[in-house]
Amino acid sequence: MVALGVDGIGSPESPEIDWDALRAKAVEAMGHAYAPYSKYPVGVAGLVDDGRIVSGCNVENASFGLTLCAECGMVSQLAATGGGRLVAIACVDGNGTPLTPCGRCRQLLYEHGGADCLVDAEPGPTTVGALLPGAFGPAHLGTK
Ligand SMILES: O=c1ccn([C@H]2C[C@H](O)[C@@H](CO)O2)c(=O)[nH]1
Repeated sequence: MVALGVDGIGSPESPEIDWDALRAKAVEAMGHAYAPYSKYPVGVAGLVDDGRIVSGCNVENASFGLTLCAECGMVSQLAATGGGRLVAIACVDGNGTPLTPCGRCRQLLYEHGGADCLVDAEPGPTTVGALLPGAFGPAHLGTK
């Protein structure tokens, strides 16, 4: 189905995404969530344009406003492991059901994947651009 990338999910040469495999990585990350307050674990996995996979889980805090969404952890891993652009992401809730990212995280995804970044959703994938129309972003600041 897909030319295999680093984690067997996709590759820069193959825009076709193995959503089941990407979702499985998100579920794996969700299993590490620290969500004692909301009891709403979230996991996310992203395919990077060089074929590697980055992931994250939500990490809550007794000071609720300091909670880190799963996407924050994923984007941190993206930067810490060499950067690159997110091509596709799958985010899941505690049941493994696709979750469309919160507003703040849509902005994070726009920064690191752009409007064309694919987002797992029901009944089928959507894009960051569809989830965050008219986005404010790096271009407004003249930043690459
Ligand atoms: O896109 C989202 C939306 C929510 N959460 C987390 C934050 C909090 O820990 C819990 C409930 O909002 O879900 C994420 O990680 N990502």
